[in-house]
Amino acid sequence: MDQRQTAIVDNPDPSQSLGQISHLALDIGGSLIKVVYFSRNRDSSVDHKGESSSNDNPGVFNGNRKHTVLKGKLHFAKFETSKINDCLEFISSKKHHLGGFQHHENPAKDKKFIKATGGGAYKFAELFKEKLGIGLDKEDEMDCLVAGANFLLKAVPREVYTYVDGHKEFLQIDHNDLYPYLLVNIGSGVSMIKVDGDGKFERVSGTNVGGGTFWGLGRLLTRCKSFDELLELSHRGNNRVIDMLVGDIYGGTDYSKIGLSSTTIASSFGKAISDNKEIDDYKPEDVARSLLRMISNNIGQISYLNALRFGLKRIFFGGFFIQGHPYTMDTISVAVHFWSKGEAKAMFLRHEGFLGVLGAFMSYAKHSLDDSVVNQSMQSLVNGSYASDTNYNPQNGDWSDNESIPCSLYTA
Ligand SMILES: Nc1ncnc2c1ncn2[C@@H]1O[C@H](COP(=O)(O)OP(=O)(O)O)[C@@H](O)[C@H]1O
Ligand SMILES: CC(C)(COP(=O)(O)O)[C@@H](O)C(=O)NCCC(=O)O
Repeated sequence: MDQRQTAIVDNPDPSQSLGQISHLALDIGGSLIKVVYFSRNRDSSVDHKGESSSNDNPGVFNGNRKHTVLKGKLHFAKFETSKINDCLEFISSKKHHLGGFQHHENPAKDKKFIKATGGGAYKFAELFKEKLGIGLDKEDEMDCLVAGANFLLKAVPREVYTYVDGHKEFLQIDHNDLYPYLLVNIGSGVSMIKVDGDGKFERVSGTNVGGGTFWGLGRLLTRCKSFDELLELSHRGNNRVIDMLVGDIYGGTDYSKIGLSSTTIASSFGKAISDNKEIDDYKPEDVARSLLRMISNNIGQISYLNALRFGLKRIFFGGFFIQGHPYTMDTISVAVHFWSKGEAKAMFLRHEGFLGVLGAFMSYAKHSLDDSVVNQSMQSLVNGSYASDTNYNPQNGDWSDNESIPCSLYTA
């Protein structure tokens, strides 16, 4: 059975075409709530008698257990954490429309629980119970980030890319040569995790100067109303208006003895010391540009230093701060390249912001109500295909907002 054939064409109004939602997971972070849910194709249930293995789904079936294959799609959504009510409404609408998140065949097993990770799984647990009557089954944030990253790296084609000189270059990851690597998740704050295998990791560092800092400071300094507006501003700005460059200090020349060119930033925002200007005298786009550069550069440098600490050559960057934004990725890539003298590589993930929630979703397989078999959702997604998904544009490797992944879940 080729999983490619299971993909359905997305409908612009998903509520009109979704089959029953059987699993939904949340990652409630400091800035954003990420949602992943599985919708089953209307006529998708296939029962299999257990066999030791099958060519199509190697390692999926074992013993004499009977498994049900649920074919469908994974859908992604995000909400601002400050607008959690929108998220509650969204979940409520799905619950209402699709009859709740029940066990697909045995409603008696339904415990009305959703897998959830991130700090908000603790902070908002009561709210979910009160407003939706749903409990949050908490999964550790770091466990989920690593599980989500490993899943994407191993199972999803065209997931990883480098960003060099304005171009994305997609990389094929060799599953046998994946570990160890450094995972840098740039959310509100930044976590740096050394990953040695499935479930084998250590959070080695972090920094409080992250995506929340960029958005928070940027909002105060530019008065812009949305994160996207701030990014758009930074796109148009010129950081040299505010940043103090080596050339500004050295009379226009390089400081070549220590490897610094005249255009290297010597001091972010340093020109503001002597310009005798107030914040309103600077263009918001220039401020946004300097800020983005300062924070991206700093994260790139700390990441490299941690990679150096543990002799890691590969650094994967995730988190919604990146947003596939060219200037952010370019700054991080250049910082890693510069500090490592070309030894280490910055790599990015297409599903950058969904690592944690994918990990939470996969934990249904680990200890789910319906005894799904560990890794089977992952295995099925290994066999999943993007080829027939209309949202995917293979020309540039981008996804539309409405992206979904064709997949199958295996439940016992
Ligand atoms: N629409 C948005 N609203 C707010 N922040 C956004 C948005 N899109 C991207 N971001 C950036 O992403 C960061 C949050 O990333 P995320 O990985 O979701 O972390 P968290 O789990 O802490 O919410 C924000 O701090 C901000 O820098
Ligand atoms: C506390 C967090 C793990 C929460 O995750 P987030 O919501 O930012 O994705 C993260 O913000 C973080 O790692 N902050 C950096 C803290 C530090 O190491 O200094």
